[in-house]
Amino acid sequence: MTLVFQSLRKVYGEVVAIDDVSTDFAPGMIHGVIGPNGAGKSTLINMTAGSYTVSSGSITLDGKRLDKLKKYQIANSGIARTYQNIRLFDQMSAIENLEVCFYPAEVAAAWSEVIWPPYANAQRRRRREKCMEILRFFDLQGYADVDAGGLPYGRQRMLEIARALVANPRVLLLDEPAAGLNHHETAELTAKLTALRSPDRIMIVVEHDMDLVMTLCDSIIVMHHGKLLFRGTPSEVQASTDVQLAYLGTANDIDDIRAAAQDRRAQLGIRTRRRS
Ligand SMILES: Nc1ncnc2c1ncn2[C@@H]1O[C@H](COP(=O)(O)OP(=O)(O)OP(=O)(O)O)[C@@H](O)[C@H]1O
Repeated sequence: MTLVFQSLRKVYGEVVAIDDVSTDFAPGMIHGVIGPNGAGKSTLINMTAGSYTVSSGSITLDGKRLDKLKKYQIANSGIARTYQNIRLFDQMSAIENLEVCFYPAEVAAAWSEVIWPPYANAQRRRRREKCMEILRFFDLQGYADVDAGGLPYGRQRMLEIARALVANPRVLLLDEPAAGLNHHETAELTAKLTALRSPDRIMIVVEHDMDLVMTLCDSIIVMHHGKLLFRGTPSEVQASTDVQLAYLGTANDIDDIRAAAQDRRAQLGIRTRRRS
C-alpha cells in the first residue's frame, strides 16, 4: 500500500499553492509535513481528503485514483483526517461523536436493523463497545457522556483523532494536531500517535511543532512556496542548509527554526483556545 502524489498542482486564481509535487508515502511510517506559513501543507491534506479539488496531477492509493472520487468515496477508500481547527459536533457527547461515524459505512445493514430490533440492539452494543475501546485508548472513557463542546481543549483535540480512527483508516491525515496544546498535552499526544504507528497504516502529520515532528516522524517532507523543497529523515532535515534558508532566510541551526515555529504555534494556540 502506497499513497502517491504525481505532479500535483493546486491553483487558487493567481496563487499557485502546490506546484508540481511528486512524492510517495509508505505504510508503517509516520510522515511529517513541515514548512513555513503558506507553504501549502494544509492544501496537500485537503486535496488528499477530497476537501479541495486537484488542479492537475494525481493522487493514488494502491494505484487507484483518489482525486477523481467524491469526498465520501475517498473516505470509504480508507482515508480519514483531522482539521487544523477542531470540527466536533459540540452538542453531541464524546461517544456519540464517534458512533455517528459508523453509519455511512453500514447503510446496507440499516434495513436489517429496522426490520429486526434484537439485531439492531446487538449492533448498537457492538458499535458502542468499539467506540469505548477507542475512547479508552485516548484516556477519554471518563468523558464518554460529556458534550464534546464542554470538554477541555486538549481533550477535544484527542477526541478529533479518536473520531478519525473509528473507520480504522488506512491513511490518517492529521493537520496540526498539537495546535494550542501545552507542553504536557503535546507529550501525551506524541505518545498516543507513536502507539498508532502500524504496518497497515500511512500516517501523515502536518505540524509546526518541531520537537513533536523530530521525535515522532520517520520521514519528513519540507514544503516551501508550494514546492517540495526537501525530503529526508529528521536528522537529514535538521542538517539541511536549504531547509534553514527556507524557514529563516539565513542558514541557522534548528533551534532558530524551532523558535520561529513556536511563535506561530503560540499564535494559533491563542486563536484556537478561545473556542473552548
Ligand atoms: N481556499 C483557499 N482559497 C484561496 N487561497 C488559498 C486557499 N487555501 C489556501 N490558499 C493559499 O494557498 C497557499 C497555501 O496555503 P496552505 O494553507 O496550504 O499553507 P500552509 O502551509 O498549510 O500554511 P499554514 O502553516 O499557515 O497553515 C497560501 O498562499 C494560501 O493563502
